[in-house]
Amino acid sequence: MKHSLHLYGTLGPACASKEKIQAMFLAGMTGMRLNLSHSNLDDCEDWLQQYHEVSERMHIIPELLVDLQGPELRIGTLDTPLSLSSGDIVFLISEKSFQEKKENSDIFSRILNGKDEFFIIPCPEILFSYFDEEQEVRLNDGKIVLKISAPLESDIFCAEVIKGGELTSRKSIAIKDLTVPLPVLTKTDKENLKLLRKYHVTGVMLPFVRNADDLITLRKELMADNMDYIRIFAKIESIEGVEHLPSLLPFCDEIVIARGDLGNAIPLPKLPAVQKRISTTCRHAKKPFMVVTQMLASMEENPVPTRAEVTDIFQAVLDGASSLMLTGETAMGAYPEEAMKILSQTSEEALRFKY
Ligand SMILES: Nc1ncnc2c1ncn2[C@@H]1O[C@H](COP(=O)(O)OP(=O)(O)O)[C@@H](O)[C@H]1O
Ligand SMILES: C=C(OP(=O)(O)O)C(=O)O
Repeated sequence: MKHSLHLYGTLGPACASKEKIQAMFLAGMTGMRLNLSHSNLDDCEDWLQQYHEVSERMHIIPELLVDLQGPELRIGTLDTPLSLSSGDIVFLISEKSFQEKKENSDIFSRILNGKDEFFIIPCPEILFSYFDEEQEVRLNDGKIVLKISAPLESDIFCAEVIKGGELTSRKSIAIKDLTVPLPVLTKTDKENLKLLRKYHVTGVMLPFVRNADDLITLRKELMADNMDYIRIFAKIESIEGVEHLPSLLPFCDEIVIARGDLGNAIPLPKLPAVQKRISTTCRHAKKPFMVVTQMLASMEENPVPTRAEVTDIFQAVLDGASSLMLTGETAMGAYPEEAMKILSQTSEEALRFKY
């Protein structure tokens, strides 16, 4: 009996060339994911054309997954990356009034007490009804943490950096322990869904799935355009998603254990147990599942993985994962081909050990 795995890379600036895509296919990649939180399908026409050209030349029928925006909040576009350090002052401004207010230094000087360095982050408007003093705000899957210190105006809040880091455009933003109610699909998601056939998309990933209705809404949208052949991947990345897992299984083709945001929703030491529990539920229900995020995070900067990373890949395969996916390692890392090679070789070893 042949056991095989689906191995995905994320398409991004670091691997968007014919040579890199070919090298990743040769390394064992079976498909790619495009994260539509960073660009639209039409913006990536050239990348996708290259992807399909390479796969055709290599006689590969490639999978192409798109990851929708869904009910996930992200910051807006920054002019330049921000280098945030503990103690820095940050102003969170509604995306709608960002252009107008960012130039008005009088607004900010009220709170700066002579300090002249501060940062401005454009945020989704809806968050301003939820922001409150003392709240913890997590950016980029919790890599950066802010604490809200004071409201300035209804659409401007001041915050202090608690945990610093480099912040670039369109990273995730979440308020600790607070769920903001959002529609399943954004307007942009609906526009992108209309283009799936044009770009030969084979699967759609829905972020932050909360209940079966979210999946039913997506399926109806696909069926309305005669695209019910497209596979639905349900990303589990919130406590609500974990709690509703059994009821989601009939309405999706594959479960995704999205450890980036899931690791934001629960204390990190509890993440491995939650991953194991989701894997077990899927295995018992014979539902394919994917493990994703930080599988080889150190390879964004280094050509060699850590021992812990290869062990994590190996364990995911032993647990029965049907798919593994790289994210930043291939989208923006320095070693996309090498990372795909390690993912493929380590998972092969795990399959050999298992069977
Ligand atoms: N389509 C894209 N266009 C530009 N940059 C991208 C794209 N996809 C990914 N990236 C970059 O690679 C990073 C890692 O990708 P991914 O894990 O999909 O994003 P995120 O963690 O923001 O959800 C992103 O934060 C972004 O900086
Ligand atoms: C893959 C994930 O989603 P995103 O890239 O949107 O953070 C994740 O949260 O693990």
